[in-house]
Amino acid sequence: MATDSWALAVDEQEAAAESVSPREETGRDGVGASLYLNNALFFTSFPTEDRAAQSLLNKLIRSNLVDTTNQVEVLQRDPTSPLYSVKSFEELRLKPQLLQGVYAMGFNRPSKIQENALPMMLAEPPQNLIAQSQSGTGKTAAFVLAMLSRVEPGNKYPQCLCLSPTYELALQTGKVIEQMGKFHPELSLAYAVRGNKLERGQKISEQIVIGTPGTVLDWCSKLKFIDPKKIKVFVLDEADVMIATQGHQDQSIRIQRMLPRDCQMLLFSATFEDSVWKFAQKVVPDPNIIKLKREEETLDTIKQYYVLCNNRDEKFQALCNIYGAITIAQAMIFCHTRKTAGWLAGELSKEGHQVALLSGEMMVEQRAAVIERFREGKEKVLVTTNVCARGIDVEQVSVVINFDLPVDKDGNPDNETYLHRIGRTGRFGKRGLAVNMVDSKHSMNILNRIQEHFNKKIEKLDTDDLDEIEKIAN
Ligand SMILES: Nc1ncnc2c1ncn2[C@@H]1O[C@H](COP(=O)(O)OP(=O)(O)OP(=O)(O)O)[C@@H](O)[C@H]1O
Repeated sequence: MATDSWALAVDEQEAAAESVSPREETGRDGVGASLYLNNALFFTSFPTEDRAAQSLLNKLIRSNLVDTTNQVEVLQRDPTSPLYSVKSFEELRLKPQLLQGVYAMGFNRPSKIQENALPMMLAEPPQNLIAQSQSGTGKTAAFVLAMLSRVEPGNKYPQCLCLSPTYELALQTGKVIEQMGKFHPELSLAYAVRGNKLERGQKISEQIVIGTPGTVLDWCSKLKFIDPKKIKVFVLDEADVMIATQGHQDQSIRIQRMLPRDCQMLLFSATFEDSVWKFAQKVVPDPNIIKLKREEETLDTIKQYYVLCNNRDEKFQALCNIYGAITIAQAMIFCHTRKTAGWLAGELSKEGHQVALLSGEMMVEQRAAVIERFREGKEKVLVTTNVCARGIDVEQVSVVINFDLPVDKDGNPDNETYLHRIGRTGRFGKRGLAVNMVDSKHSMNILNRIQEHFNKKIEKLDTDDLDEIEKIAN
């Protein structure tokens, strides 16, 4: 029976999601990681709008560097000192094992932000840095390289300290340290995260500590596992996510106050709103500043259509007609509610489509697994609610269907979400197709306002006319 096959598909998806195991590969090859945790902790459920969850999802599903044509903006603390930028990793005179680690990760040349940030971070005497660029542009790799360059493996105590907003994000960064430090067998890494219990009075011998602010603060002060006076590099990662969590800002500042004056302070953020900037100035004295603008999304390369319907069933029929007339490699379909998304996924599945459903109650790792399968082409249609997919880049999808138009909580058009759903950046300038389903006077009004906002015409499409649909594919 068709419903059974849908149920089966869901089971399969969930099984695939479950097979994503917590990242606890400790002590592989080089850097040994001391991680004393239980698996249950990994599968924490996030509120869907949580920035930390979004950030983690993007990290998990990203396979490549986000490249950009925008220029980096550099503000030097000492404007008279020469500004260095590098076009190759060799120019940085890294330790051979480290260079080997960089190349083993498949990095051929520094990313845009790394070109400027790396020489600054590796300069002598050490300089402080505040850097902002969108997620995926190579910030993590940059500060990991800086930490690994400065650490002295022979000294068996913590010398580099990195703060992350959550346990899961700390693990992700830890993985990068392990990979890049692979050819440094004498280096090791400790995770200062909840659940990682050490015996009182113990001192840590790992040279790099990565953790969340609360635990790191305890380890530095109350428990004295770390001597903060011996820290040479202090990294504050994902500052924007950090300050969104109650208490993290104060804890980070208290940790920073314990560090020696000549400790190098580095702060990274994907966004730079006022609050982040204020925080950054408190924790990073005399900083150099590097900013890389986000590539703007545009609707210029997108063909936009709308379809007039009377109700949900007609919208579904219109969708089937579109599928019947044109070949769609992969599509993303957005619904307003979880209920509609579930219903639609079921109906499409009955029609024989291979459907992936992103649902609000899924845990972040499960969501990542669903997106991963979709990206690999195992499913051809991804049905989701906006809350679920917010901030996730699945740029290669050429067809986007707004089964429901994006509205904010007051029912007004959500232009930003509309642009993010269907817009493309210069890099992915491929033509795309967006179809909006309109099922009431109210939604027609929303559509008109979106059209006015972007000053871009959204053409009407008659989905009962197969010839007309075929034309939109050309
Ligand atoms: N120079 C490089 N060449 C090729 N790939 C790179 C380079 N630097 C980083 N990468 C890869 O690009 C992806 C994004 O890098 P990274 O995680 O450092 O970015 P980020 O700005 O810290 O983003 P996020 O905060 O989301 O992690 C990763 O898969 C990383 O391995």
